[in-house]
Amino acid sequence: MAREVPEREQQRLRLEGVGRRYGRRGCWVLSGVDLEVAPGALIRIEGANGTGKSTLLRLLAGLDAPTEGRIVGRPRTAYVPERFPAALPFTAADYLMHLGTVHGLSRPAAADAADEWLERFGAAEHARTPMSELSKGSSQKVAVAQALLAAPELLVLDEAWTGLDDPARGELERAVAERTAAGGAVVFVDHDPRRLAGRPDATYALVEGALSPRTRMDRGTGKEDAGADGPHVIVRAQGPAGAAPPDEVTELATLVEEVAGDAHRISVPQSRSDALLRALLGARPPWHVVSVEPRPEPVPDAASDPARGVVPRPRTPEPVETENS
Ligand SMILES: Nc1ncnc2c1ncn2[C@@H]1O[C@H](COP(=O)(O)OP(=O)(O)OP(=O)(O)O)[C@@H](O)[C@H]1O
Repeated sequence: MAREVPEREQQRLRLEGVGRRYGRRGCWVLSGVDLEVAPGALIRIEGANGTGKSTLLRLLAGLDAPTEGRIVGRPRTAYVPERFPAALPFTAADYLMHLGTVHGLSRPAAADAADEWLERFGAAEHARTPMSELSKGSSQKVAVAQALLAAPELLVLDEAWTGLDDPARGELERAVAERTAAGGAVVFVDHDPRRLAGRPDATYALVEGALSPRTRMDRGTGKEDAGADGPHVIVRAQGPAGAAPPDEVTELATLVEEVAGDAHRISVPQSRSDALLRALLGARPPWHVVSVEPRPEPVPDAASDPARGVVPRPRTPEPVETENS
């Protein structure tokens, strides 16, 4: 059964100014990424295709090194890759037992853990099947079992639910909840926005290599993420005739309104405004940013505070002019 992982013994993982590019002249896939993974945290990473999610997860898992910046702390880590190398010369049970010993379990403990996780994922009947003969779904069950069997302090899941049947998907969600309850951290990427909806302690979005906290409405639960009711800014922007704002912009925004002609009024939490401006200015062709100004706070209702004869108007700060305004 899963070992308890007391918080004080665990190493906290921290990425400081991390950048990664492939090849000396390659484009930067990630740049200036700062992230701290606290014990017990459940963290979701989002981003469009090719934005560097798997690259970031490989760095978190310790399987890749940053081109610049540094990674501090290394909890005991297990990883489910996006593509699991299935054609390995072992039976499922032997492979899991081998991995269990690599993760520090004794052989009997590794054998018990292998049996337990194959059972939990509904794959006990395949324990003696050579890995190369497993179906894609059963092979994925082995992929998640190998990551869970030694109760890692940090579990990194790259689309780990893909290919699992419904009961196994539910079991993996339970396993994630058990890990975080026991003080382990879990970082995951999943294409389904409903995956573990409402449960992450933090959600981050990768946009053009930068990682920023995501605080929009959760699409799965309709609940607001932590910072969505924090300070917002209003961005007025104008695009090419008839064009809708780029997808990244609508993803980052909490409200997008077409106001006149090709102009749009976009409300975005302050924490995401840099990413949104980058998305507008980096669009092809780029959007013209007309103004950026703080969203006025709602006016308190005088009726709800009868002691106040006069309702104070919120102070509206001066608009911030941008470079291309
Ligand atoms: N080993 C590699 N060598 C060269 N380029 C790579 C390598 N791995 C990833 N890339 C490139 O880095 C970019 C980001 O890839 P990555 O797989 O991290 O993105 P992703 O967000 O996980 O994509 P997806 O959602 O499609 O899985 C892509 O342009 C990809 O081609």
